[in-house]
Amino acid sequence: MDAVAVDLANSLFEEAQQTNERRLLVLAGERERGYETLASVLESLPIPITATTLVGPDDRLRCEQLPQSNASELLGTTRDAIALDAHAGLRPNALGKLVGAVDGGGLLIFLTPSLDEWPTHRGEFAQSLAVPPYSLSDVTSNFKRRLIDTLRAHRGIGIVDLEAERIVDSGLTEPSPKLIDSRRPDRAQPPDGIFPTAVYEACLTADQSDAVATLESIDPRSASSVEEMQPPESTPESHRPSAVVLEADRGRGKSSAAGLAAGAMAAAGHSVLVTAPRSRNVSELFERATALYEALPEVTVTDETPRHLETSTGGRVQYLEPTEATARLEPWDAVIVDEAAALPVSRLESFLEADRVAFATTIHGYEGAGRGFSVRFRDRLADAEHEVVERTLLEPIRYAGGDPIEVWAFNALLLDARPPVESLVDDARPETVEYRRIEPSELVSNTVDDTDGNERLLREAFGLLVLAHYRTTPDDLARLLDAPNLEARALLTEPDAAGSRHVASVALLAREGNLSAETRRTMYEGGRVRGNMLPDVLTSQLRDEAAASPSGLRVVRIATHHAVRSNGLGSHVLECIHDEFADSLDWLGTGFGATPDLLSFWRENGYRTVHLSTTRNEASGEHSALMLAPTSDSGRTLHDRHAEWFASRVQALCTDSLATLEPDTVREALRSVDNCALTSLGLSAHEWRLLAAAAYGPGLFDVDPGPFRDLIVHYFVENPPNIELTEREERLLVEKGLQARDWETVASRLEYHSTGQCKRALGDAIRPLVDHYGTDVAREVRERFRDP
Ligand SMILES: CC(=O)SCCNC(=O)CCNC(=O)[C@H](O)C(C)(C)COP(=O)(O)OP(=O)(O)OC[C@H]1O[C@@H](n2cnc3c(N)ncnc32)[C@H](O)[C@@H]1OP(=O)(O)O
Ligand SMILES: Nc1ncnc2c1ncn2[C@@H]1O[C@H](COP(=O)(O)OP(=O)(O)OP(=O)(O)O)[C@@H](O)[C@H]1O
Repeated sequence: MDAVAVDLANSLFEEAQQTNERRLLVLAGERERGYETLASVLESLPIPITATTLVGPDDRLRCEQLPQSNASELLGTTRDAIALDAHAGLRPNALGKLVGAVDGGGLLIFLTPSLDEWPTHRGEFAQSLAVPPYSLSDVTSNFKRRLIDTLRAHRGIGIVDLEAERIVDSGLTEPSPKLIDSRRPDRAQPPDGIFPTAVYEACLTADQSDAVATLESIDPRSASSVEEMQPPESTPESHRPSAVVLEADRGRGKSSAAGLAAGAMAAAGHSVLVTAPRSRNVSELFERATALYEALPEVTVTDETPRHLETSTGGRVQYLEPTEATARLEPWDAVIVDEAAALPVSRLESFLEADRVAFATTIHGYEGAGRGFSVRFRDRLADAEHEVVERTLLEPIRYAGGDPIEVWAFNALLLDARPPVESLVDDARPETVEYRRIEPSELVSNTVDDTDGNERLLREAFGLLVLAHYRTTPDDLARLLDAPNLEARALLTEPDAAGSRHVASVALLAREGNLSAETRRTMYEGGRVRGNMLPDVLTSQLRDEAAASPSGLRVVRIATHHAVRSNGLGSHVLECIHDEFADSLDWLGTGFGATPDLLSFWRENGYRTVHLSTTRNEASGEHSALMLAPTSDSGRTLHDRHAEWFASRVQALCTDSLATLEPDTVREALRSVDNCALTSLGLSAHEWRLLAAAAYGPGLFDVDPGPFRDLIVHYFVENPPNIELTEREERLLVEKGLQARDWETVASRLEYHSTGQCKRALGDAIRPLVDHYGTDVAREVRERFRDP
């Protein structure tokens, strides 16, 4: 048998070489047999063992080995062959990461159980989907079944059945001979460019030279030349810091473009800081920078260690890992962040301290994360002072365009899933759409010809989620298809001319709670229980052992097509969800990175704040808000006690872990607390005297902020209609009153001329509150100081 598999591997490899594409060989059958065949295959192929990686649990071959959990190591690297051992389980994210790292002319080899049996094999990933109260037997295999269908259906994928000792599919595409390196581009060197011509000559595609040209804007010479040209009183525009965003699918040469630019800047004597999640991610970047000096005889490399080089012109390129890089941003002339989407938004944001910074990021690919990059970090970039220039690299370099393995991976992992085009949904309104459960087993029932359109619905729904949410990954696709606690609902348009409906809104739902006393105890005592995000936080952090008893439904994600937002569809889907589940569950809930707009969206839909997380979420960079909408008595009891606890602890949080939370988010979060949390204000006569004196007389906030805080929290939670404060006044109440920022900071942020004016403004803002809530004592003080 080995001989047959070896022959096939060699034919696939030859085809890969001829076309500069990749090929995939599946060795399906018993694991030991698979490894034996794999060893023979690798032995026979003219691929150096140093360019081969085995991704699997054991270090069994002589080549580099990584467990699936460390597949991120492969991001940004290029390998001639990668073998994946999927016998003990398959992590969809790992698959996404490793596929993109195989070079054109290279081979991927999968070791799998026999394809007919594979769906019944339950690995680590399947186990992670069995969240209480569900068990492993509730986890379905839709993702794997779909994956197998795609392996069978796509071009360029050879399948060997090791047990039946036969080739199921050769995967050979028999391509017509074509020019492999047709990529010598019409390179675009800008006429007034700063980088030497050699830099542009080193580019392999027009997209890449465009990207390099764009990177000139973070070269210090670019800034100084602009400054020199401007008269001294020139507009601040000319001094604006600059940021470049390079986006591409895997293997389009963005890291290499960054490397060429870094090399060019170092050749001119500048210092360039390079960072990426892992040092290995920047190997191509350094290779390109070093190679450049061969074409620049006037510059030599005087010192070179891994991830560091110095030039005879006094320039240097240095890698630092992200934490160290943000701590040492000062001395560098330019900063380059590679694999940016794999870093948390908060970390990316810190790089905006640098005046000249480039972010290179993958759009699709390993995690669908580049989309998320657009979702959150783009907003931050837009708010930053930097002049932002963006470039997208389309043309592949690592392998030829149309590579069948890229086509397969995009399909199998839905890396290219997109929402429907605008024109297909722009008539969708709450009155015209149909609320529909999206049934995973139906979605994968007809993946190849998709005559029933189910695959299209899956793509549209997933595409909407990817576009709308930070970090929607291939793992999420597998969860959507197989996790027993997850369900999806969508609003579909009326049928179009071809009779197809399209997804206008989608919601991903997780069943939570309803946990046994034993599981609840485990949670309460600090044990790890999967899933159940809301009950878990309420139990383990907020110390409520009964919290996981009622059963609920968390809206994990919701998204409306951008073409039809603000038409009531998001609210409509929530209403339909309520109608469908209210009678059978105790609560509906949600948790998300809190922003004022989102808090108000959920509040409008009947959800109420019960918690704000004390730390910022790694991915979104926001504090998470947890909200509940009770649907039964026990849900109401759960909600009410947590609302009350939140209202009573929020003051302490605001001077502590929420001290830097955006004031508008604090306002909206408090406004979204249910009035049931209001207890009597209970201020003493002395405290009312103090408050009224600060509002109407010579009293001072600084003397005793406590009663001010009580009053302010009460005001926001109750939100009485007859008090009309301006936004600026409310921000002042939050920033000074609750978050205890110093007067100078508050005055400057809210643009008061002086701290004195800011202090008087706080007194003024307190007045209507004293008038509304104050007791007789407060009124007496007011009368005493009121202007005649
Ligand atoms: C658990 C979670 O998933 S939280 C994350 C929610 N999802 C996202 O942020 C993805 C991107 N955003 C979206 O897809 C949509 O804006 C949604 C889902 C938030 C709202 O869907 P829509 O169909 O627009 O909702 P709907 O029309 O019923 O209500 C819109 C109201 O929500 C509020 N709103 C909240 N967030 C937004 C936003 N990002 N853009 C616009 N309106 C927003 C506004 O008050 C808006 O009212 P307005 O149009 O009068 O200003
Ligand atoms: N100008 C170039 N000269 C020589 N080789 C290049 C050049 N540009 C890209 N390559 C090669 O093409 C492959 C892909 O390039 P690179 O790693 O820069 O792409 P990428 O878009 O950053 O990929 P990934 O998304 O996987 O990080 C690498 O093997 C790289 O060495």
